Amino acid sequence: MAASKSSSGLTLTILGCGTMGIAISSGIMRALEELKNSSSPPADTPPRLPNRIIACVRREESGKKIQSVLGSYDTALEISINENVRAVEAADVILLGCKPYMAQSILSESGMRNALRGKLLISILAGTPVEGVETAICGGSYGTYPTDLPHVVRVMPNTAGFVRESMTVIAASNPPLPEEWNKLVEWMFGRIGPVVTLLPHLMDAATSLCGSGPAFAALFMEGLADGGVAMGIPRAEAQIMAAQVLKGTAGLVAAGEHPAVLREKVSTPGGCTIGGLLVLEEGAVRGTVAKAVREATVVASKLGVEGTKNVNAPR
Ligand SMILES: NC(=O)C1=CN([C@@H]2O[C@H](COP(=O)(O)OP(=O)(O)OC[C@H]3O[C@@H](n4cnc5c(N)ncnc54)[C@H](OP(=O)(O)O)[C@@H]3O)[C@@H](O)[C@H]2O)C=CC1
Ligand SMILES: O=C(O)[C@@H]1CCC=N1
Repeated sequence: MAASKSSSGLTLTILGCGTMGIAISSGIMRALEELKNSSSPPADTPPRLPNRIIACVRREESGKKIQSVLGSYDTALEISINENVRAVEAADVILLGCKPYMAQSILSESGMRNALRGKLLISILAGTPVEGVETAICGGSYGTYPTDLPHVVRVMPNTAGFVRESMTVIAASNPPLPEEWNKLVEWMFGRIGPVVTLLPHLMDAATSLCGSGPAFAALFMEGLADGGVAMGIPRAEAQIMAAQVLKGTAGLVAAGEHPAVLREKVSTPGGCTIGGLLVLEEGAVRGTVAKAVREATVVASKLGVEGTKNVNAPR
């Protein structure tokens, strides 16, 4: 792997390029291709964009997977196997995309603190506030954290970034990020779906609602499809139908329809929808989903870099 810096565009190093790193990279790479083919770039396009991605992993097979998914894009792609410090040295911007419990050992690798100095570090770690990342870089001595270390920003995207349908929450930075970095973060995540900014204390709730949300929605989708299969619809068609029903409903709500109004519009008096809804209410689906979001928020808050065990143990 080359350790030199690119002269014009930015080098984005992904420290831990698994499910999320691949999803985010693919969205960005596709957006860069669109930009290249467009005559007038949108006004919010930052002056410097990534033109090289370095994907860091531990295992050769993970590198091969990245190459197979991302290798066909125009953006320069390098796979870095167990060479994290060199990959960060070559970077302008770093996306911390490992599991939260891995971050401590990666960020405290010899030479890492120096390699990160002055750069932008975007953390997508669940359960880990900015201060936790800073402490991991400084080996625990947060009190002496020098101002020339990286600018750390916390972001929570989701796996639908792969199809550019993520919902991303950016934690408001205090003090604010330098404008150049702020624009870049909004641009990067804006390429993979809508972005909102929230106060840092809401990031565990954002992790549950947005980060875990696709898994919750997938469970509901399976239920829809199973019901159809139970009544004779072939599995493949039932799955396509369930996915499109959720997508269409999401489109209506995103366009401004209130979910309760939508529900009432579909429920013909004396019709079949109200019959089905009564069964769902009997099963306390709405309260159960809300409680699942609440539970995942509490669990997310325990997933910090120090790697707390048994976070899902009964309380
Ligand atoms: N999964 C999701 O839907 C979401 C996850 N998140 C957050 O995103 C982060 C990533 O999650 P996810 O993508 O699912 O995780 P993955 O397990 O898919 O990816 C983790 C990556 O880290 C790599 N890695 C592990 N150890 C090292 C190391 N020492 N040096 C370099 N690379 C290393 C792994 O490589 P290898 O395979 O070679 O071990 C792997 O590619 C987590 O912090 C999670 O909290 C946030 C929102 C949604
Ligand atoms: O389940 C998890 O811990 C991660 C964080 C959000 C989605 N997946």
